[in-house]
Amino acid sequence: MKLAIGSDHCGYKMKIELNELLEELSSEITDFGCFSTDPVDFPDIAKLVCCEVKSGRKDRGILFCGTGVGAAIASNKIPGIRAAVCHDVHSAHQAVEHDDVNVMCIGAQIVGPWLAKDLIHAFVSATFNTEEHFRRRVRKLELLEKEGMKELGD
Ligand SMILES: O=C(CO)[C@H](O)[C@H](O)[C@H](O)COP(=O)(O)O
Repeated sequence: MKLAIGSDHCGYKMKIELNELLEELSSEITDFGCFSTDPVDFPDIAKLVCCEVKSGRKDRGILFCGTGVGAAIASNKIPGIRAAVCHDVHSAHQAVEHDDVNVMCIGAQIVGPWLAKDLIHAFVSATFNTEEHFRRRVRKLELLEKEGMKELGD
């Protein structure tokens, strides 16, 4: 699996700590920053990672920030990206299986490295379940992306 990874300053140390596992699980991996604990803004990194996934150059993305929340909010602004904060193993694989999540966000201030490793394993190993009801729901997510506000008159 081709992976795009990134972090802000709060997620930097965890990303580096998990580098060996990420390299092992990935056929091709690119780190889109940051590259130190100097403060950066998570939307800038999320944009780089998500553009790589959206373009198809990478299969999935993994982002680390303090809580995972900011990275997920930023990622979900990008059409074609379905991002989720995953802090339990069940969500990490079901997010892919049922919701075709393509970017997982981990909060380095919330989970430890051992759980983070399990989350990454679960996320990377999972595949989308193509049963019709799951595909229908993902199509509806895509519709929301395109037309979500129209019925509200915006
Ligand atoms: O979790 C985050 C956003 O959801 C960030 O990684 C930071 O933890 C948070 O925004 C705090 O930022 P600071 O620049 O370290 O004060």
